[in-house]
Amino acid sequence: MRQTLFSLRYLFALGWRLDRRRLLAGAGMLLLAALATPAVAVSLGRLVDGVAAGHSAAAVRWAVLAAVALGVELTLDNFAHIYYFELSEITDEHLNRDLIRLVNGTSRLDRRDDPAFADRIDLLRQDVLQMRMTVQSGLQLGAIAAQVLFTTVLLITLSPVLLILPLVALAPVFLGRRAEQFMQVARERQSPTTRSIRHLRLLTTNPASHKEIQISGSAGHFVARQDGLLNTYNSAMRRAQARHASLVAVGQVLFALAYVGSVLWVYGMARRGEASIGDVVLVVSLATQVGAQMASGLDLLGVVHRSAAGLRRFLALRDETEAAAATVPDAPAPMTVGGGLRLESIGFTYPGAAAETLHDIDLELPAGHSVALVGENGAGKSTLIALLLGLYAPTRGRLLVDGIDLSGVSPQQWRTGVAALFQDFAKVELSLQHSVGIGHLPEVESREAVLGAVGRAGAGPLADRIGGPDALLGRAYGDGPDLSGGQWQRIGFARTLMRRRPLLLALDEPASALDAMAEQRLVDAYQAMAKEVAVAVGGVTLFVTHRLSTVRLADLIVVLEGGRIVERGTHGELMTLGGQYAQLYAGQARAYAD
Ligand SMILES: Nc1ncnc2c1ncn2[C@@H]1O[C@H](COP(=O)(O)OP(=O)(O)OP(=O)(O)O)[C@@H](O)[C@H]1O
Repeated sequence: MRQTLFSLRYLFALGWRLDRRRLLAGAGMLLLAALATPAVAVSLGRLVDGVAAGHSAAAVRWAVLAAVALGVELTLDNFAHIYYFELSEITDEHLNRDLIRLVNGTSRLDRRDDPAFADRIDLLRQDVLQMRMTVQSGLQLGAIAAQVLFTTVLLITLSPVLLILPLVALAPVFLGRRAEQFMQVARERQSPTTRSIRHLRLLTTNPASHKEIQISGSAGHFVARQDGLLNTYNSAMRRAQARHASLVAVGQVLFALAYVGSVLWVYGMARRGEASIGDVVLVVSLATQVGAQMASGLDLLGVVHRSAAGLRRFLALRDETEAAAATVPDAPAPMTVGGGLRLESIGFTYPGAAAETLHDIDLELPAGHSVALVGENGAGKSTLIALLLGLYAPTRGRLLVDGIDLSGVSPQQWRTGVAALFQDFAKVELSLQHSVGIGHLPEVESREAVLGAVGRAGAGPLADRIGGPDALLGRAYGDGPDLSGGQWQRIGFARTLMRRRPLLLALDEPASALDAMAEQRLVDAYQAMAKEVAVAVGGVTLFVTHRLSTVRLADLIVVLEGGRIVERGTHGELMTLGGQYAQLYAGQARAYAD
């Protein structure tokens, strides 16, 4: 109960902060409408008494009052809805903004890779929808409480015994709350299943998957998988629903008994001459109203209770994010690399993973060097790059820049000094200007900077063809051209090149979608950039590729296997060594010669 009250207080305070005019108008109208409902019952009772006693004037007066009360109830309820609906919209926007901030609030990716964290976020997205309803439900609940209070006073005035009616009406409320807890626990337990269902829905309705699903004819397979998950979800929720319904039914049966008892009691009073026929009508009307009030109060309390659980999760995430932000190191990042980067006994385990991905990495990356990372799929190349970029913190060992341990340096600041093109680069569907420009926000509006980066990335002819920097890319915002995979990769490369002086430039499989000519241009651009940053800031450049012909010129080649470094050296040294690199290189060279 404390949590529910806290949730109401919190969300009302939020509503007050966001738009007090709408909050007050909605609450005032709802309250008046709520008091008008028992007033209708009183007027009807007195109307019947007037008719029974043959007092036409009194009967007409009460009939008019009943009509006015009914009119007030219906009209104000309707207008109040407009106010609290708009307030809910504003609250929803506010909470969603907060959620985006919280999800992206940590400085590293660790949390976002954790499946348990993904479940929490999934649940929170639904929670926000619930919380938006809380302001509205809380107002309605308040109005119902006032209504019940007014009704109770009217009943007690007739006979204190009738207090039984509102008292027993509390039974469905308390049992309903208990029942809601079952549902809440079931929902939380099922969140991995709902996440999987959502993933499947996204996968099967995403245009990128259509071709593969068509070719493989796997639509039926996905539907069957989804059905399986839905069955699991539905049967768990059905069980919880059955317990929920049984508890609620017990409460409702108790109330039905109290209802019948109250009507019989006032009927007895009327027979003894202690009450009028109008009083019987009044009690029947009030008892019916109490039933309806309790039923809607129960529903509303369910909403408020669910949102209280949601708010608890929301605030827990906020506290964690703030605590994490408070422990984020804030030492300034170096502006240049004098000596180089050094990895000392680095180990790394992904959040939620059972085993370590990188083991005992000891590596020296001298300033100004170009380094190629080579290894089979899953060897750990992208993971190593993510660590160097400060996207993850090593779980063991130290990462030093000119002797400064990066664990003490602000990751955000370090990342402003690096540039990267990821294997799964983003297809940023904005104008070409912004799609490229966001690579270096201070110059996002600069034509010169964007066109320069586009030119260096070898995407000049592409930019001309699609209509220059203002041309929209993709179809998210307009009718822009749908680019090929290689063309998107070139745009991504241009975005990377927006940063002219990175201390670390990392390209992870940057040519995977490029044709041979474009790949050669990319390698040329990379080498030019590597030389430029080496001279300007001592920047280290990293290149990951499976095409070994492009790594020959690297100053250092590092071969990874199973998360460990197995070989390192120049192309010549590794060929002389005759190890894994030499075999791979010879194998690829043979394949090309054939
Ligand atoms: N977010 C993640 N959570 C858990 N494990 C991960 C995650 N990302 C990668 N891994 C695991 O880490 C290992 C190394 O992956 P990584 O992407 O670094 O390899 P890679 O050498 O870049 O491979 P590829 O050549 O295929 O790109 C793999 O076994 C992979 O399954």
